[in-house]
Amino acid sequence: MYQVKTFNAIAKTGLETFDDNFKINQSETPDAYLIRSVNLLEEKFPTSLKTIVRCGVGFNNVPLDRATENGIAVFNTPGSNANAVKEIVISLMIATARNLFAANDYSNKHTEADISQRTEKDKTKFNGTELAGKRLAVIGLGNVGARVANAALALGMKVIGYDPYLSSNAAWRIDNKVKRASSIRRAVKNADFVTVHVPKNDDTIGLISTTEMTAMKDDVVLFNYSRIGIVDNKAAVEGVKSGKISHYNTDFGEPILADQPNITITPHIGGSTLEAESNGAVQGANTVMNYLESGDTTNSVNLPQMNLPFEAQYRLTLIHKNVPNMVGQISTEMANRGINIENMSNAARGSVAYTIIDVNSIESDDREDLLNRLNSIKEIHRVRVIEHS
Ligand SMILES: NC(=O)C1=CN([C@@H]2O[C@H](COP(=O)(O)OP(=O)(O)OC[C@H]3O[C@@H](n4cnc5c(N)ncnc54)[C@H](O)[C@@H]3O)[C@@H](O)[C@H]2O)C=CC1
Ligand SMILES: O=C(O)C(=O)COP(=O)(O)O
Repeated sequence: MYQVKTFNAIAKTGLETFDDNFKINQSETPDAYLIRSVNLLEEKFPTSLKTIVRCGVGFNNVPLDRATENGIAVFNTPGSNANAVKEIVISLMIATARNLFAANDYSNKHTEADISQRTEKDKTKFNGTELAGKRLAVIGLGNVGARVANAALALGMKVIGYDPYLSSNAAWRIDNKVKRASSIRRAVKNADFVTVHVPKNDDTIGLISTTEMTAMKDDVVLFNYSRIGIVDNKAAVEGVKSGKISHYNTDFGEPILADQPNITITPHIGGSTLEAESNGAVQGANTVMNYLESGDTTNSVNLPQMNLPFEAQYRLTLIHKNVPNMVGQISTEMANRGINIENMSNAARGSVAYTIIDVNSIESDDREDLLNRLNSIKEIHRVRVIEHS
């Protein structure tokens, strides 16, 4: 039986997805972590741990290189919460354009019985604008960005996008009326609204800072529903104070942003809907089961993605360095023990490689001996033998 350890609230629908071969507990020797935003950057991983599955998208809370060196496959659940983020961003675009938060504050402050005369006079302070006809720049056109771009078009906006790494599959999801910008500066130049939907990594920290804000037109409305640090908050506060930015909406608070006019902060709830949490948890549970029971690495964020039909009796999976002669060494060790390979596949992703070998018979003595030998090869991070159920 496999042990699955959780750290955050994982939707019941996901926990119920596991079959009897999996036990959810706080075991000291888990086979899998099923997580959301828990920070694992300093976590010491138990040797039993074979996979970390992030229910959700951003995996900047997982030390990928260390996980790989420990032979741990890391996954996310792409797209599971994209609609939720789209809806919160669109709702805040409308709320900002119509001054809804300020209007609500006003109405809560003035609660005298005969309010109608006062509101009829004061309501002009909350005059808004409409989204139709306005320009939106979307930086990052993956699962969230594409949905935001398409929804904005449907609301009558003009949309321009910037994403130099867009996959061809992702490009199919984007309405062809979304214009393509060749740089962030060009994307944001004439935009009334700018929203950023990229992963947090070394290249995207400070992606939107003073230089990019200077390129924006006055009165722009800026969004960061990606991660803290992708928009430089210090620059954003200055932008709001100077009037360059008419409103800054973010899902990631920090002291510098608190209690400031024209800054709206939500507590990282972009993906917090029943539907998104359920999607992520169910997808996450299936990912844990698939990986542990078949070695399938679809949606892995640190290993090459491989999905081979498991038709033999046993499967060896090996996570190893991407260096010459690994496959040669592995198959030689198998041949030395008279083990016949039925099927074999190998793929690399940067400095790491993954090999799957299917065999129909393997004596238990040979199996022990083979595992010991393969585990002693320093370039191999982890070897597993999975028996077909
Ligand atoms: N606030 C919240 O609760 C949530 C936040 N997120 C954040 O939003 C991010 C995006 O989510 P998804 O769209 O689902 O991810 P995704 O992986 O589907 O799309 C990310 C897109 O960003 C693009 N990209 C990467 N680097 C870029 C750069 N330097 N410039 C322009 N584009 C770049 C990629 O090519 C890709 O198309 C996540 O990584 C996560 O950090 C995601 C879900 C919920
Ligand atoms: O999926 C993401 O990247 C998110 O930011 C959602 O985080 P959460 O699962 O709500 O802790």
